[in-house]
Amino acid sequence: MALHAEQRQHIETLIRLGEGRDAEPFGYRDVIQRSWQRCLGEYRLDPGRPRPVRVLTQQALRDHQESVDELLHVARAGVDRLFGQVAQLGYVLLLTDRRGITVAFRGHGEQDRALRRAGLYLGADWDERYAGTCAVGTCLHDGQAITCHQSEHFDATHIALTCTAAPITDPQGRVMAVLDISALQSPRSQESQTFALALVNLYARMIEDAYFLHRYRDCLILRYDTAREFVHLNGRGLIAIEEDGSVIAANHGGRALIDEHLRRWPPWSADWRPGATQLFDAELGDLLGIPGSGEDQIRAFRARANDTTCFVTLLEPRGRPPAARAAREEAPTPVPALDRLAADDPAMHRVLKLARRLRHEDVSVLISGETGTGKEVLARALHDSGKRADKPFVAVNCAAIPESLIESELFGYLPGAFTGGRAKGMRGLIQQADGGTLFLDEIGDMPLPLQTRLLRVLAEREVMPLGAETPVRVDIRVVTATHRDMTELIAAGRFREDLYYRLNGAQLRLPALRERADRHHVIRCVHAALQEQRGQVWHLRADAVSALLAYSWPGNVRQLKNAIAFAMATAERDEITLHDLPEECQAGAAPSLLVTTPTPLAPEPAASEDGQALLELLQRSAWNVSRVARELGVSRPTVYRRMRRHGLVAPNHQPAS
Ligand SMILES: Nc1ncnc2c1ncn2[C@@H]1O[C@H](COP(=O)(O)OP(=O)(O)OP(=O)(O)O)[C@@H](O)[C@H]1O
Repeated sequence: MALHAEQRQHIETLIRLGEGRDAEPFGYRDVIQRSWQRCLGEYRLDPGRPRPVRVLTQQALRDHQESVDELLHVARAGVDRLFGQVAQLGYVLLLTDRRGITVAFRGHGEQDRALRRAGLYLGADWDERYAGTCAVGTCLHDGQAITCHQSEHFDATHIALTCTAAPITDPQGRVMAVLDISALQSPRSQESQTFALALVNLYARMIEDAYFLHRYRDCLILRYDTAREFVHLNGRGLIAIEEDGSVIAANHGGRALIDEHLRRWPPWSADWRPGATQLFDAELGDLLGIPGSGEDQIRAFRARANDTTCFVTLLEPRGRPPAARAAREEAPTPVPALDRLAADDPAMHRVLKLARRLRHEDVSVLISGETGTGKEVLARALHDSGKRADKPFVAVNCAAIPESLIESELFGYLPGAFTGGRAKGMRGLIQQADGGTLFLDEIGDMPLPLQTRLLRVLAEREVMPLGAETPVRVDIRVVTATHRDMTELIAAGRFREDLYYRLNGAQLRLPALRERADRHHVIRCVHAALQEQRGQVWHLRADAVSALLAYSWPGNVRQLKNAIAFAMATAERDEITLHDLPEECQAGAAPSLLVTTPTPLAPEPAASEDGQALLELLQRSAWNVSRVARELGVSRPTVYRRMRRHGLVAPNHQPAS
């Protein structure tokens, strides 16, 4: 075989390497140099004697194909689709088995002879031991995707080729095949193949997952992703499980999750493996109860390994009476008042699950959470969904009532019980809640003497109004809320421990808005509630939603509500854009080039009472219109126009009466 200059130079480089005259040939990647060293030292390949790729006989090829029959069947669609994407660019496609034998091939008929000469053909053996450094062989050796570009090939016969290969692993993580695309000609630089590498990797993963789904079609499979939108399409992780939640097998993503879990929680015994309930920090019933039809068939859980929210769907085996269905039948009946408070947040899911169980019970509930997280909203939903729903819900903010009045407000008083009281006396709030729910907000602020009296009410179910001599029986359910650390208050002697335990029959801990995975749902609810309240529709444009999702909300749902109310008050049209939001919420917004649709001009809405938020901003800035304009990101004339629309006049500009 006549060699051209480039081939001779290539051979010379390898001979120098083999003889130790050039330990590190310049410009070659480590992964390639390691393979060259194997070819020279371990396989004893002679660079001076280039040879074409070995092609198997028809019979031997058939034997290899039969051994991967199942994979070939599953991979066909992926192979055809990838070839469809790269054929126009001059690539051919090879699928090899774990020995490096080409068991499937897609090429171009008109190049048949050239391809055959280059070894790009059905039955070709691309094992590194025989063919030297090449994409398939080196990928098989390293178990990693790789591009072998032109002179990176060991054998001088192949130095015109560019080949990119990715491993396809079986559910145990062993390489079972290699997917490769190769071209006879290509640009000089190896970087020209970066996109090929990404594409081959993507299709290798897809084939691997298709094989996994086929192989475990008779098992329950959990499919998950960190993006809700991708779970059904191309969920990153697949985990086949037994009906008791133990893991049978996992794909690439699933194995990474298991490994991460084991790293974070090293087991006592070497062969212990986490089950699905440990991986997703969930109860088996919740996993098996993921809805199979209706809704969107997805539920959110928090992966214990990395504390991220995963969206999980359950694939049930065909033709077998599934355990999942039985679990689903036991699934709790919907409770709209509670269900609407959350969508896809695992912490909220847990809170609402407990609330659902407790809603008809008389057990005292303590709701904790940062200010504005919706503690009162939850208390009311608990009441509205329970057996006391048609009885009163009386809310008392212990921090808002002056200490001197709280006793009489709560316990009531008889006529003439104290000076300054009403002549007819007053039924206290505890009595007003009779039959229903008494909600004590900011319970940590209740004065100590009153804590003792409240304890007595709870113990004896009786209330003694001021000035009365006989107690009055009351039937109340007590729900309390606090944003404080109650154990600290107890330690400081500011809260009675015995009362705390009586109030804390069960605790519901609300997560902060910034921690919630279902912020989008909360934004939608708050927006809908405000529209309903105002009887007007405002469209929330995508750039505004994106900013609302990105902001950290130190004031939680209350701050979110204020921000949307502010935007409704200041928006120039019936559409809320990024620039209508309070300035602090605009900072984390996605670049505005995401929003390219021009918005049609709409007529200015009529003046309404929604100037409240603008008024507050003006007051906060001491009626400095320039500062307000800066904060809102609009011009001064715009602020004046909005002020006129809402009838707002600065105090020093009031018309003389
Ligand atoms: N799911 C929701 N949908 C609509 N609005 C909500 C929701 N949750 C809370 N809000 C609104 O957010 C505000 C704060 O809620 P809430 O008063 O229940 O919070 P909180 O935790 O009790 O606050 P604090 O600790 O200050 O007492 C209220 O205006 C409430 O209407």
